[in-house]
Amino acid sequence: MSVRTRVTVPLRFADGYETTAGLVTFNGLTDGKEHLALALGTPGAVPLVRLHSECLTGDVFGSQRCDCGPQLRESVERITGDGGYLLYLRQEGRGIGLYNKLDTYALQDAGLDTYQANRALGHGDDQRDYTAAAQMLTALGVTTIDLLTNNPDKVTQLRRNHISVREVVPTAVHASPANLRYLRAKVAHTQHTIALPAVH
Ligand SMILES: Nc1nc2c(ncn2[C@@H]2O[C@H](COP(=O)(O)OP(=O)(O)OP(=O)(O)O)[C@@H](O)[C@H]2O)c(=O)[nH]1
Ligand SMILES: [Zn+2]
Repeated sequence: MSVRTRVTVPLRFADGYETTAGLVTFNGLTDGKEHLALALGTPGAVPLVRLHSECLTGDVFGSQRCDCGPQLRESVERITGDGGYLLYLRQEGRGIGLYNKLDTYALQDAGLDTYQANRALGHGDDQRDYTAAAQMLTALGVTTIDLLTNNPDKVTQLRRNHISVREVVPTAVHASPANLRYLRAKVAHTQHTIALPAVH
């Protein structure tokens, strides 16, 4: 695999924050999906990296059912400061796609948690594979990273794919009444390291 194109794009977010991103596309990624890298700031020897899984509802429309939108906004600013890459991975719905995710939302409204709802519809808890993300880093010439995440599976999978993770950096906690149940399920079922307020 290799870098296909790199173009520079000025970004402005809804709250007025501005930065500049190098948008990088790739040839030959293993899953054939159009994953995108954003090069931000001035990467040093060990860049700060975020693997952000696509969430149309949270990233674009500001859905408060999850923490994806605030995590994306936070990541862009932190990576711009440190220098590194945000990999925008086309793995909507933890790999099951948008329509299936919305089907699971309907089941969650009926009382199931996010993982129970996936299973009730015949999906795995989390179907994401980060092989393509490792390929993107390799194509960018990156072998050692600091990883911005609360998800231990991302660390495990990258290491398995020969990316050295020096430090795991947690994101901020973006809890709200609308997403608290979802965040609690992530901590309970997939060992996400999110310091949530205690249950009373
Ligand atoms: N199937 C399903 N996917 C969801 C749901 N809510 C969010 N997602 C997807 O989950 C992905 C984000 O994953 P998260 O579990 O929030 O976070 P993470 O990427 O594992 O971990 P962090 O790196 O710590 O953010 C995106 O692809 C979302 O579309 C849901 O209820 N069901
Ligand atoms: Zn989301």
